[in-house]
Amino acid sequence: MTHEFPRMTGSAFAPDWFETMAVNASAAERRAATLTTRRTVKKEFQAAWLARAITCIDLTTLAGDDTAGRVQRLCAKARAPLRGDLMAALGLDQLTVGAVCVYPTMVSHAVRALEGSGIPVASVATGFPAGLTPLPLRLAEIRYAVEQGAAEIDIVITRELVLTGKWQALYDEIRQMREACGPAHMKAILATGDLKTLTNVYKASMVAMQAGSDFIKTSTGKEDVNATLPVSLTMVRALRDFRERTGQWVGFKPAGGLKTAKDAMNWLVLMKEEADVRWTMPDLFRIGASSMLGDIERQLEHYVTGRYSAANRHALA
Ligand SMILES: O=C[C@H](O)COP(=O)(O)O
Repeated sequence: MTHEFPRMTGSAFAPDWFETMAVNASAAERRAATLTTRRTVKKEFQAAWLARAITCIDLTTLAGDDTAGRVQRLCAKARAPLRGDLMAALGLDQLTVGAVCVYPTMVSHAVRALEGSGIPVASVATGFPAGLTPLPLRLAEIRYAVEQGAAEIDIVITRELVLTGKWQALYDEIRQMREACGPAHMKAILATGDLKTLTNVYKASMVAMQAGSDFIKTSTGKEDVNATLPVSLTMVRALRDFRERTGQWVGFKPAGGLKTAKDAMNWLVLMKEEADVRWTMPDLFRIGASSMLGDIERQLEHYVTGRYSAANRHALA
């Protein structure tokens, strides 16, 4: 399927938008800590926010032992992420996840399994997760995934270009990846756990947006440190700054290690408080997660019935 919302165009390379930026790491940590302690979403609205979180999940499997069967089961869950009785009790008649995210050779299985559902298939590409295959191969991999039917491509950036401050080269590389995506939307994974400083995270975010990324994404899920709130706060500030300069709404995708309903709420609060409520909708916000849906379902069951069910009653997603 293709998206009805437009692709971002980015801007010319403009190093003056980020060169002098220095992020104060302890201030970012303090601000991130207040987001999780101040209750900004009232209890009675939490079920609605958790249902919103489901619509923002990029339901993911990125494992070496993925099979067509596993992808088909994941797609069945993507079409019906909540049990029928919970849906009815919550007054919902339709609910699906934001996308299903798989490796390129799994795209065709996911496309077939999701036919008619309107759920886009996202694929990681460009030598995920390290991104250290030659550029022509990385571009060919993007084109392959798009030909297979991926509507969204999650690319990884070359960390060395950030660590050595080669911002123009980073811009040029991401621009080429954007062209290779054709009509597919592009999410740029910064792999923030590899970037050493929040200042680098801010600069890489800005370059990725200038190069025309539709989303910026924190992590592959394979770095030692994946999505954290201070990193996300830094990226969200960059999103806001980019929007002020260009009028473009670039999306945000935290990913890696996010497993609980509490994580979902923390990130939704971050988007609402630091950005805009518009940045809590699936066209601008996704949560990349292979194992969060089960906990959200558990929490919603508790909301509806007052009890927790055993984890073995829930799908492993
Ligand atoms: O892009 C999504 C990530 O790979 C998911 O990471 P996770 O398996 O830690 O949820």
